[in-house]
Amino acid sequence: MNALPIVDHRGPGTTETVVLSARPEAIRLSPADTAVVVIDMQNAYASEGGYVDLAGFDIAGAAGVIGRIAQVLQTARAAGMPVIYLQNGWDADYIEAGTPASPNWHKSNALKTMRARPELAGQLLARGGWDYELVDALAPQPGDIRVHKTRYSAFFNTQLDSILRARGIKTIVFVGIASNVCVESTLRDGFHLEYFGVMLEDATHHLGPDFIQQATVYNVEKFFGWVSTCADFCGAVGQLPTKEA
Ligand SMILES: NC(=O)N/C=C\C(=O)O
Repeated sequence: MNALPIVDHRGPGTTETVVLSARPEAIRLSPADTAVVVIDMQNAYASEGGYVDLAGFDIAGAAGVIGRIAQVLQTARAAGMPVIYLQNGWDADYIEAGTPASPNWHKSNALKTMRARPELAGQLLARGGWDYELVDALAPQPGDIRVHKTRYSAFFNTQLDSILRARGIKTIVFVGIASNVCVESTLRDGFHLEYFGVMLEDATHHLGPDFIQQATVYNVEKFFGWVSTCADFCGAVGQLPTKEA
């Protein structure tokens, strides 16, 4: 019987590796060239009273995702994997959000919600405000990196690519919200920049009907990367020697 295929993209000399069970194939990971990217775990996307809650999306799944991401980050940090947080939003005057000449002005549900409810003006996704802040349970730890972004893809007009390249990162493990918007946009852009993207499906949550999560999982598995789970990630990466903080 043939052994299950394993995607092994590391160069010679990478010593510490583990095999992560994933679909459509298992994938070999090393803390030397793998980072965990946390997409937009801000009050806006994961807390009651935050932007997506106020805009009418169901955020019931966000609480479980926060707990699972916390376990993933603890495991990654112990193994010496960089943890990079993205935060989505704009300056307090919304200059970065764009004018009506930008599709973002028309498509951003945060901007639309504030236009429909002027009492919320200045509150949603504005740097310096509660909505923009990361949820308390996922507060960055010393050594973690924070990157601001103004559009859905974390690679667009940010330092993310150079931060990753400077650390020799080839594989990105994705967690965060929303699977079908900023997670998928970033994973897709990463694919085109030659990064291997792994999405931990139970550490992500979607905006919209449940079928949209399935669609993202299908897209990632079939076209853009690999899909795994928090338990498999923690089980595999947890076997690596613990690094000093
Ligand atoms: N973080 C996200 O996936 N954001 C999705 C929509 C938005 O920011 O309006």
